[in-house]
Amino acid sequence: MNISESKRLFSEAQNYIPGGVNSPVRAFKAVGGDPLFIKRANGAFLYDENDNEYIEMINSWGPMILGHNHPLIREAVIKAMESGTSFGAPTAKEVQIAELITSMVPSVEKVRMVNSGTEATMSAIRLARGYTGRDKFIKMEGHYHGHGDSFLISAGSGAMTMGNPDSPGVTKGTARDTLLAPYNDLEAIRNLVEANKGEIAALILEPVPGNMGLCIPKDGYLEGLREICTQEGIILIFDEVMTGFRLSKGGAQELFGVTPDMTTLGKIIGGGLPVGAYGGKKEIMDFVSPSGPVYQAGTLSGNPIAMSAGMAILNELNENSEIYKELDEIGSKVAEGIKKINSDLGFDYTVNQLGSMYSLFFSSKEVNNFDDAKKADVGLFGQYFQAMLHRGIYLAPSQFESLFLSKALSTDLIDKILTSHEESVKEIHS
Ligand SMILES: Cc1ncc(COP(=O)(O)O)c(C=O)c1O
Ligand SMILES: NCC(=O)CCC(=O)O
Repeated sequence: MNISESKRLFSEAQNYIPGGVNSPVRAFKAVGGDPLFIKRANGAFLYDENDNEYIEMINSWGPMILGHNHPLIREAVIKAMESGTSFGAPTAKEVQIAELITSMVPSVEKVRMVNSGTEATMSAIRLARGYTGRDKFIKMEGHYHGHGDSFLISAGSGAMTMGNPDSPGVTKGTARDTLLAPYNDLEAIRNLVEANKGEIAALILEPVPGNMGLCIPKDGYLEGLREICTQEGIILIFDEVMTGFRLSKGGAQELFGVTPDMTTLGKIIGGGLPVGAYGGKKEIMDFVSPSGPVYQAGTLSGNPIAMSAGMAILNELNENSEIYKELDEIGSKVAEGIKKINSDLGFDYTVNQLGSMYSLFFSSKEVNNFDDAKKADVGLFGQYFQAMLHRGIYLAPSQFESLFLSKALSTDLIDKILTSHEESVKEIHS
């Protein structure tokens, strides 16, 4: 495979951009080799600067659920561009998208648009603190909520991949108010709540975490969290930046039938443009400025181009109810195929899958939380990643990520993924 252009660009990039990338997860630090520089993408495929073609398994870390360069989104963006790119004043599109989001996501009665998932979670925690008058909040070990200071403690995703789950630069004072708990363990939450009675503003979690590799909530876990939070006056926040509009049109909360007080959204909501949002109960959301005292703002928030892309993708997901059935089938075919190949070859690696998200852990133990995930063999993952890449399959370059499949994956492409998987597993064990 000739990747000379990517190599040249990466070498040049390192002179001007820290580590040569604008987000750490894009570097291939944990898997070796140089990151690919992407020139274009279409449907199920990415093309690098040397015109090599790859089947997409990350899809821009989630947003491209319909596949790349989808005509509905492309046309909406082009049309919006003709009327100007930003006004810094209210628009009809913001009203339309807010109405649509509140109709799709069960917990969201009012919503504020921001520019990223990070902004959404930072704003949600500030609001929960302002609303309750309490300072502390509970975060799960290995969950990732963007790069806000108070979340970079036992953080998953790139923070973990790069070996910095507790980032320098976060003050001790900030870290003190972030209480940590293991995922999937209700007893740990009860103990934490008891030890900090009346002091906890919020409990935030990825209801189906993808940032330590994909884990699935145990039966009754989300319901249990809901009960504890209601009893203790703690605001339950589902961070659905990954799972929102992906696991169902109403996200994990709709799939599991558990309604949080607040929800944070990102990724799919912008159809590939930079958008995030936070929303929830009216009385909580009305505590945000200018209707309430908690300040949060944004020059480009609700940007008309981004809102048009968001409307295009959300309308399609809302109106075409077959999409989630198709995505579930795609996810199951890939995950079941991988499990069967592994078992035929005599390997009992763990595969966690839900809908169009999955992770293959190089561990024979069940993976239900951060400690389980850390037992996976990251060296073997790195070899597998490279073997797949050389066969034209583009995976997330870390064991501690979920993969995101798109509707553009045809049966032929799934067969190609599975054949490549079989060859790759054989190769790394030869
Ligand atoms: C669950 C979750 N929350 C928040 C974020 C932060 O979003 P962004 O990268 O858009 O800031 C991410 C991903 O990055 C995420 O997966
Ligand atoms: N799990 C990691 C992400 O989803 C975010 C990608 C990024 O930080 O660039």
